[in-house]
Amino acid sequence: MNIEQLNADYGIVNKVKIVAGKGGFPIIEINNEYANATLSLYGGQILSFQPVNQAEDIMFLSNQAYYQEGKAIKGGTPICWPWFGPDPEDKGRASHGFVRNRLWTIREIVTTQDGSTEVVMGLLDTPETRKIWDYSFDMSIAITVGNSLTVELTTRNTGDNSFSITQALHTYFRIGDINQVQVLNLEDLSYLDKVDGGKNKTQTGTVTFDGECDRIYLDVPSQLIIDDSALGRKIKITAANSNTAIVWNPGATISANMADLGDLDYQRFVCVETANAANEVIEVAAGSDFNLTANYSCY
Ligand SMILES: O=P(O)(O)OC[C@H]1O[C@H](O)[C@H](O)[C@@H](O)[C@@H]1O
Repeated sequence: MNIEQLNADYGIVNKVKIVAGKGGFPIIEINNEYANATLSLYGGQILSFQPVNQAEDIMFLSNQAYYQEGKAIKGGTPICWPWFGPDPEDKGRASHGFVRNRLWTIREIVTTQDGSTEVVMGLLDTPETRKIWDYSFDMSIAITVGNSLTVELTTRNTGDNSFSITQALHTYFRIGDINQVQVLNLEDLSYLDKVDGGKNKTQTGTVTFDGECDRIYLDVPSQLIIDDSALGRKIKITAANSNTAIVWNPGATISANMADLGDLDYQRFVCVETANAANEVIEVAAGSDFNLTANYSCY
């Protein structure tokens, strides 16, 4: 992709610039009156979002992240699609699907009436994706950078047969200290504990962290809150068309063993993922759309 051409087509003076980022991947840099954000065409992925009144980014991005074809960028909001987690058909295909490691295209960048910036990126099936998953699709992600960040992931089935998907906005939220973080609004809900063989359990009290946590919460409310007392802020996640939420923190051992995470990174992020996962499988009929939406705000 030609960076100069992308700027000529989509740049907005003093607000939106496209630059060559790490690994040569095109990055959209947004600086408006509300926030600063960076988005990657590789993965169609948000990498950072910092409202102007926040001292720290809302997103966590690993310093050791890969910027390499075929690998996912660790941090921000990777998109898990058309499946969340391991290959549902056990065919040895990559975990979390294949769109987080493909180059998306820019479809539109505009300034909205209130001065927010809206970016739409898209991805179509190719002969290569058809070999992995034999359906035709048109994915788009609309990201609105304002006071808050809105993400709308749309799956359009452009083929003649219906298909089913699971998916997640696998967001890494920056926090001050994992030992002082609580996730609110999941109290008394059922979850599948992936650290304990997928057992179905019931949440007692707020979610706190003490070692590895990898859970799929079921029938979740539309609003979840990350209460981060070390940074003295709360992040509010408001979802639409999602009944499952994944809460993931690798803990010390996995963090140290993951090549694209620093040894102590587990202390500085928590993933709270807006998803359709586990038994929440979404059927997308031929010619129809499904919209998964999340809004992130901080107070
Ligand atoms: O390292 P990745 O493939 O990006 O996956 C990171 C994590 O994603 C999700 O939250 C899963 O529930 C975890 O089991 C997984 O370890």
